[in-house]
Amino acid sequence: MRHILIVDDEAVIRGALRRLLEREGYRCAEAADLGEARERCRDTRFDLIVCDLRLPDGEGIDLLAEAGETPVLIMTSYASVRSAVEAMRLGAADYIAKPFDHDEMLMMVARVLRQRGLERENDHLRKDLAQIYPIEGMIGRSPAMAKVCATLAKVAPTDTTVLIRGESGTGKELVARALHAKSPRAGVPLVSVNCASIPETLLESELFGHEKGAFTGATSSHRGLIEAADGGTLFLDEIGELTTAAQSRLLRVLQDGEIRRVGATASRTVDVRLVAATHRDLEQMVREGSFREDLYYRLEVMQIHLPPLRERGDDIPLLAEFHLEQACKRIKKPRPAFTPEALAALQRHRWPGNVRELRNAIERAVILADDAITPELLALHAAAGRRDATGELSLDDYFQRFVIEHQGTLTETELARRLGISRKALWERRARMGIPRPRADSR
Ligand SMILES: Nc1ncnc2c1ncn2[C@@H]1O[C@H](COP(=O)(O)OP(=O)(O)OP(=O)(O)O)[C@@H](O)[C@H]1O
Repeated sequence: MRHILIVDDEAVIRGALRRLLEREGYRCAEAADLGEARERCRDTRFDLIVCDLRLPDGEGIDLLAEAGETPVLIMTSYASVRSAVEAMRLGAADYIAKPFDHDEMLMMVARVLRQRGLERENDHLRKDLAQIYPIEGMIGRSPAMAKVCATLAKVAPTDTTVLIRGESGTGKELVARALHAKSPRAGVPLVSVNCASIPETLLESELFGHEKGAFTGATSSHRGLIEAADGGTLFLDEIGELTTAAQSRLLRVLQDGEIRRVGATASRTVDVRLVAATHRDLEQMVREGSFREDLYYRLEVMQIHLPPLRERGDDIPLLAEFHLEQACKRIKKPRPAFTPEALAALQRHRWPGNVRELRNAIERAVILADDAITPELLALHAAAGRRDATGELSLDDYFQRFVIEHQGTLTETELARRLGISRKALWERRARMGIPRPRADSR
């Protein structure tokens, strides 16, 4: 029961207010002046103090210090509304002019109590969230994710090169952003480059820049992305896709802090912290000779492994709730609930596209849902990857999986390019395999 202290020197007003509030289910205590009020505050923690502005031994606002976190509602006569406004500036929760009618007083009391309750709840939530999820937007309490967070917290403030490994959609970019955000370089931009999205022929000049006349079409000199990250962090996603020539240039940047633009004779100094990511087996690439061993050794010193979602068990419902809330905010829809069957389906699914697949499935379901998210709306069966007897995905399965995972976020041209086929071939294979295309308006 909410406990309210009424402070007024007029016994009639105190009594009337007490009866009014008690009828509404509040518990009340009374004080006739500041001295008595202070005494009561020492013994009891009230939920609200309703206090007259003018009291025989001082002003109601003098009680604010003793009140601490307890909200104070000031009562005042019309003549002194200005002082009441001043009282609010000093920290009173609100004021009400005397004489007030009963409904007005009850509404005001309820509003102040509700507001203070919400503030406390938010404070607790913020504290809880900061304790549970030390990295903003990164959800997960499984032991594997706790390890990721612990490593992240330790390496973020340093300049060490970090290699983030994990399947597609496990959150590698999210970790790269967190590494930057929690580093002393946070004030300088993070330059994020997906090496797989730049055609091989342009890769070197895009990353390292070029001088005028370095190649046909180089009509002016051009600063590369690495120079653009000077003083900040460079995130190279899909580092396994770098050409051997680009790998050599990158090694030089890491070893000597020097960059040479394509076609330049002299080097420039740059200060970048490298965060790289890959889902490829770099060790195998080193053995095959497609990835430089010396570059590999520079990268592997500090690694963060992101586990696939299917190995994070208990994180799935947490992530589902988080992305449900985010999707509703984005789409501006009231939050539907998961049916128990939908939650079970989420737990059972293999998640070949990891958190990205989960996020997309939920967003799609939110768009379609009325008041509940059912397994049908999640449509998870379509994305399940089948494996052959050796546990490897067949090429067709890989194709299907890749298209389903990425078609919501990539353009058709980009999708075809990442698969290494023409748009026409993409269209034909999709039709042959019966993979539905997302509607243009759900992109
Ligand atoms: N732990 C997490 N908590 C909340 N959201 C997450 C988490 N991990 C990933 N996500 C979300 O999943 C999506 C994919 O994450 P991200 O782009 O970081 O993956 P990735 O591993 O870099 O993928 P790719 O290898 O395909 O580039 C993003 O929307 C991201 O916000």
